Amino acid sequence: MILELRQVKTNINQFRILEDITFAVPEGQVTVILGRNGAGKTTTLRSIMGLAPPARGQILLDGKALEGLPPHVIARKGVGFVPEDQAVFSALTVGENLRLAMRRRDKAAEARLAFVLDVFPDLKEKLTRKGGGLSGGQKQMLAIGRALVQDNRVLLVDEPSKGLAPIMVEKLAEALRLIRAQTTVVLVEQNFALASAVGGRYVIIDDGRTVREGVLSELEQDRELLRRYLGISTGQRGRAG
Ligand SMILES: Nc1ncnc2c1ncn2[C@@H]1O[C@H](COP(=O)(O)OP(=O)(O)OP(=O)(O)O)[C@@H](O)[C@H]1O
Repeated sequence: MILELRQVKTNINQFRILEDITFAVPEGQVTVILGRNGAGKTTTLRSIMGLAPPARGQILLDGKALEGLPPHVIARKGVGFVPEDQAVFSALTVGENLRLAMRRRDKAAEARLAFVLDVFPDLKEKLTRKGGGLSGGQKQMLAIGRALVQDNRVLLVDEPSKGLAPIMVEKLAEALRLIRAQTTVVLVEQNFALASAVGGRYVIIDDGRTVREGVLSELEQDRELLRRYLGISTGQRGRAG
């Protein structure tokens, strides 16, 4: 397991947000975190990244403790975080955004940049366009692309499909299928169609606790679980909630 969370508890402003988050992430797959609004999915990613440091519990990358380290150190260890807000530099071009994300300018980094442009042809077409002029979906691609050129071992991606047109969600799914072969991905995603198109394993979070963990293809059969924790009723495979 490349990443493991054991009984993680996290408080924000005196409130206990995460009660007991425990799950393991196998290398080279997409692990999807599912759960209702407010369940604690974003806080889980922020806890891994050190942005919402856990009060108790363990977070292990390759068996070594991450908890207690500051975010920039966790980032340097190869954990990338793509938050929901599609943060890119508006005044810089797509190409500048990507190059700025490189930690080193070597052959390996150039190869990763080439990979990003293969994965996201939309970005390749718009290399000289300003970040601010991109659509929401393209900004999301650029934010993921920036994390990919950094040579991360684990990529934490928070609800990339939110607010995107179906065509962009399809493109994102295609890209994530290519990315997972190179980088382990932990994906928060309420769009079950996208989750099941790319995911290998799932973790369900409810009320700050992990309630289930397993193989995503099996989850589709478990209508009761889908209904109870994700609000998806029988036959419906669209957006949860
Ligand atoms: N800064 C904060 N202060 C107080 N409560 C917070 C803060 N941030 C998050 N929370 C609360 O923590 C809980 C979990 O939030 P979190 O964003 O992790 O949920 P989520 O599963 O990602 O939901 P969503 O899908 O709505 O983003 C929510 O009830 C939220 O209101």
